[in-house]
Amino acid sequence: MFPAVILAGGQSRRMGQDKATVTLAGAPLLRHVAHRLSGQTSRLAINAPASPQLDAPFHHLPDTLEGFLGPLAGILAAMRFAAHLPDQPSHVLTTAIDTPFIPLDLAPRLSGALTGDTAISVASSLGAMHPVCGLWPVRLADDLEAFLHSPEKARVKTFLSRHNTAAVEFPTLMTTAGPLDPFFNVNTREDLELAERYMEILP
Ligand SMILES: Nc1nc2c(ncn2[C@@H]2O[C@H](COP(=O)(O)OP(=O)(O)OP(=O)(O)O)[C@@H](O)[C@H]2O)c(=O)[nH]1
Repeated sequence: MFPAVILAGGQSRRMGQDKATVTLAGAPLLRHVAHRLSGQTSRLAINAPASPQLDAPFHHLPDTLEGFLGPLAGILAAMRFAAHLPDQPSHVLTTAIDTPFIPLDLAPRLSGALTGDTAISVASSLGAMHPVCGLWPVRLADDLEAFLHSPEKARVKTFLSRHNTAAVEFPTLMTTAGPLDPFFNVNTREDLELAERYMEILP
């Protein structure tokens, strides 16, 4: 199993409130993501500017570069974190704090795609790639840091295009009211209301 880092380092402009403090069905968003990752990772950390105030503490990783440089800055912090772990994992899993329905087989299916020359494995659903949800080789940390200092720095897809990347398609979740995208994103208050309803129809 690989270590995992939940990315919560953005500005949450559309939500108007730090997503690390948003509650869904009575629990912090972070707890939903952590719950769905449990059993899939060797250890779990959260990437955010400040350590979230939660009842049980999470290992907290701030960005290693200054400023809001986008999700790749969090992915770099995740790679640097993994590089210092005693078991020296080859890859680190990242996922976003705002996807509370991520697949329960995310890590094994992403890792199954790491064959041959494939360096990075990212999730996809309904034909759309979710580039912040992926398995990243720890050895690419220096390359990613150099990329973050280049003019193209913010675009995850540009970084992916420079490396052999597999996109792993995940099926929709079956709910009592029909299919649900497992990568449904909670970006706005309206999304949060929808997510509350989805929580009720998940089997
Ligand atoms: N470390 C870090 N993570 C980021 C940054 N920007 C976005 N992310 C993370 O990337 C994922 C996708 O973020 P978005 O939804 O695009 O951005 P956001 O800042 O959360 O929200 P908006 O401000 O509404 O766009 C989330 O898990 C964010 O926490 C950043 O500058 N640094």
